[in-house]
Amino acid sequence: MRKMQEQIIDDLKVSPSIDPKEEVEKRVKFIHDFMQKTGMKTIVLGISGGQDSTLAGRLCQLAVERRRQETNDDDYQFIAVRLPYGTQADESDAMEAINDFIKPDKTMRVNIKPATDAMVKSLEEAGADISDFNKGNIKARERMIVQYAIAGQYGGAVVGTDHAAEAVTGFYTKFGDGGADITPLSGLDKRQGKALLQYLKAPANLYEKTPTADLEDDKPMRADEAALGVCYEDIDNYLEGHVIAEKAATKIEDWYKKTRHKRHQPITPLDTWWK
Ligand SMILES: NC(=O)c1ccc[n+]([C@@H]2O[C@H](COP(=O)([O-])OP(=O)(O)OC[C@H]3O[C@@H](n4cnc5c(N)ncnc54)[C@H](O)[C@@H]3O)[C@@H](O)[C@H]2O)c1
Ligand SMILES: Nc1ncnc2c1ncn2[C@@H]1O[C@H](COP(=O)(O)O)[C@@H](O)[C@H]1O
Ligand SMILES: O=P(O)(O)OP(=O)(O)O
Ligand SMILES: [Mg+2]
Repeated sequence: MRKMQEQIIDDLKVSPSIDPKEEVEKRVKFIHDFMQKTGMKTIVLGISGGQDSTLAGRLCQLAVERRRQETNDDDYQFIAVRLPYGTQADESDAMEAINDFIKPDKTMRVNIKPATDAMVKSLEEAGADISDFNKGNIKARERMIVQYAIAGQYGGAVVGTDHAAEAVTGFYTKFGDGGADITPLSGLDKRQGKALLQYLKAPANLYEKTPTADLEDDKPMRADEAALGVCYEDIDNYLEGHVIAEKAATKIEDWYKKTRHKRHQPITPLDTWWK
């Protein structure tokens, strides 16, 4: 195995193989234990209609139900949040995930378009040109603001859907979808997440669909793999310790180095890792 590959696997704590049943239990227990320890009774997560939030959402709902049952306290709740930017192309997937699989205690919907557009307008009036790509990151941060507003109101926690196949490339918006209190999918790669959804009997179309951040107006539903220049099959194989093509391995390692800052707390004068 490549030396850097070994370091990355160790850093992101990826297992070369998993037992989906055990992983589901471990991660439901993690969310359950977090609520028990902190006393928090509300868990909040944006549901996009993609694989990761479908899985994390179901794990959250199962954990909340377990905690509610053992305490007889009906204040425990999972709030699924729909956060479209105007009209969302795969809205029906999001609603299928919510209604047919996650079955959350509560669903809220906040259209992030007015806030995003108002922010872009104010920035442009201040003389800052905002590219479509940069606007995409503003959308992700607006989603973070909404989830924290809901969590703040209920004294709850915000869930992030980051996992090893995103963490390795830093494929998330810093303090946007990267901003969260707990990340129950950490350490899993993309195909392992899919295996958990299969075990949980999720609708197949929700874990077979093409992963997308869907952040850009100019490139709606753009596949993550197109933006990254490397496919999840290669990323997963790399994270599970397999030999992959040199070009793909170099690409992954370049992303890893470039996005190192995202996997740390803000850099302080006492830090040296970034030098
Ligand atoms: N449709 C899409 O697929 C789409 C659209 C938009 C964004 N994205 C993805 O979302 C992610 C977010 O984009 P991003 O990474 O450009 O934006 P980001 O905001 O997440 O990170 C960039 C910010 O990080 C900080 N930063 C950069 N280098 C640093 C360093 N060396 N040390 C400390 N801080 C540093 C700076 O504040 C910079 O503005 C990317 O992976 C991107 O590809 C995807
Ligand atoms: N349209 C959306 N509605 C609700 N939540 C969303 C939406 N888009 C993204 N999210 C949340 O952000 C994460 C990250 O999404 P990526 O596709 O990985 O960029 C997603 O899991 C949702 O929690
Ligand atoms: O984070 P999600 O739920 O949008 O999943 P994906 O990354 O597969 O789009
Ligand atoms: Mg998505």
